[in-house]
Amino acid sequence: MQKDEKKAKRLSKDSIRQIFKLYEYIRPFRGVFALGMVFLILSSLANLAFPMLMGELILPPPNATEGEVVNNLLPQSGGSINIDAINKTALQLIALLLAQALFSYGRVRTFVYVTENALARLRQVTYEHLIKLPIQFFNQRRVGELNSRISSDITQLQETMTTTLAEFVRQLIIIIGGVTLMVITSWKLALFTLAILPPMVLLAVFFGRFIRKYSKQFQAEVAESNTIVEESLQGIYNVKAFANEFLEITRYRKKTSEVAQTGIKGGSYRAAFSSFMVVGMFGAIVAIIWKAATLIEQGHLEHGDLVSFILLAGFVGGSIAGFADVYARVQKAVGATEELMKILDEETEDLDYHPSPIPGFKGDVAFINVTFAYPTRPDTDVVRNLSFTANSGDQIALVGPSGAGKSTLVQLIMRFFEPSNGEIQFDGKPANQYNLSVLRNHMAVVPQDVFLFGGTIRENIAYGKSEATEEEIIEAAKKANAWKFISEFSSGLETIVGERGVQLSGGQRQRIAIARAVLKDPAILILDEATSALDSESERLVQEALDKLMVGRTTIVIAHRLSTVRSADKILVMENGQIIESGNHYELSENKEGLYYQLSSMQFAN
Ligand SMILES: Nc1ncnc2c1ncn2[C@@H]1O[C@H](COP(=O)(O)OP(=O)(O)OP(=O)(O)O)[C@@H](O)[C@H]1O
Repeated sequence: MQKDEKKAKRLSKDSIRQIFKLYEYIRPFRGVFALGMVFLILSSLANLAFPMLMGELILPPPNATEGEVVNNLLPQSGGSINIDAINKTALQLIALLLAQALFSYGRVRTFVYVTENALARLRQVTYEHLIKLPIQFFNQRRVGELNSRISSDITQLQETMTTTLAEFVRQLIIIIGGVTLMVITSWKLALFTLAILPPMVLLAVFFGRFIRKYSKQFQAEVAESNTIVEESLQGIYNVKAFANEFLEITRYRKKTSEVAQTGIKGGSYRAAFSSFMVVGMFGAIVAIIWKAATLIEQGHLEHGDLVSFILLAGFVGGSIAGFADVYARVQKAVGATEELMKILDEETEDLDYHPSPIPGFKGDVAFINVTFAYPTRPDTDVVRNLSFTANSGDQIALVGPSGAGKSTLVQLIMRFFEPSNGEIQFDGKPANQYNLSVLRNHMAVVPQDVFLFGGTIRENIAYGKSEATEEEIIEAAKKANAWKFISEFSSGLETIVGERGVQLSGGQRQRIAIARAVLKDPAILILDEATSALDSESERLVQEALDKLMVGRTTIVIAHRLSTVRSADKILVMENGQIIESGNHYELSENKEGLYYQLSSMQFAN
């Protein structure tokens, strides 16, 4: 029991901490937010004045003449109606409604203003944070899931901040203010009413918690089903090539049915809850009226007050019923906030917004006894005690069987990961003494699977240097042997490449990636040669462009082609995360027992 209490306390403390973190985003607009709160409080108070005035309008106090004993009863029982009082009350009510309309307008306007601004900032901060996270983070998460964090979780907060929060405060004011007015009107009846209300509040809280569990599960399942759509559409070529449409359909069907089941279960609990509240509420009103009737009969309560009291009790009861719903929604928002905050709590890479190039950076690379295991598989060393040097201008070819660790080594050079042991140096200085953005700005990668963004050819080439001029872009395209095909397109540089570059051939995509690298003019060039065969003309154009690009830079090539390997200054033959042979093509070919000899006679044989 004690343990449970402790847990509940910690949970709520945590939730409050999360909400306070969100407040950071509202803070710049706190003036407007405070104004909104004032509007909200005023409109809630106006709401409370309504039943009081209505009571007076329906049953006005009788016209009292001097000396007459006023017994505030219905007109039939002796009193006469004070028409002036009625008119006055009616006018007050109209003024009250107008004021309330004004306050509500002000509240919605100000809250929407604050929310939209705060959420835009939250979206920006989340995305900025996300994109700066290390590769390791993305290896463990799916893109669809992250996407839904930014879209659905933030939308959830939007609803909370614009409507739920306002309702929460309004209901709170109505409950507190209403109860106070009830006590003032008739403390006996109020006491009786309060004996009925607290159990209902407790039940509401209990139910709210229970429903929260389902909301969380529901959200998680919706995110999973979105992931299926996103991944299968992104990988549509694979889906079709493997004729797996029906497999995906089944997967999606299963997931969405689960979502529906969870939704229905959660919905039925909510329905049961609402029904329960309705019975509780009307039951309470019947009990209160019964009690009031007895109080009137005993002369402790007047008719006019009864109307106000019943209306107040109705308002308070309604607010309590709605409170649980609001509570569940607040909990849902807290869930969404927790997920977002988890991302914001992840440590980002040390990046620089305006990295200034290191003057005279040569691009010497050295690995000194480097050992590395992926954080997801800490027990398996993928690179083991590996050392080599590549001096400025060297062409280093990495060869070795699949899984030997070639890509991993390249990722270590890019500092996507840090070695578990040993040191990587650039220009004789430990890698971690450089700012990551600065260092990566001196490198360029031409990957095996070229990724192009959905925009124009110009945008894709300029990705290597965003401030490049038209001349520079054309020059780079020419050096990459890409200008000819680009200028043959009717829209030239403005040609749209289609999502992920689908409207271009493999060889064309590669040459655009080369143009990008040319524009970046890196000291260190990393090439992952395409394994997929290009036709010989395309291959020649790509190779020629690469040969030109490599001149004067430290080049590390994951080599699949004989021509690259032959011309390399140094070949590192890798196996099981180690360099087992190194030397140039002729030196290594001498060793007829060696892995290189075997590989080159098999793999590189024409
Ligand atoms: N993100 C990762 N997390 C955990 N292990 C990984 C990860 N990437 C690769 N590995 C493992 O590291 C080892 C080396 O992989 P790597 O991709 O570096 O080999 P490679 O020589 O480039 O192979 P290939 O020629 O097939 O591309 C493999 O056993 C692989 O399963």
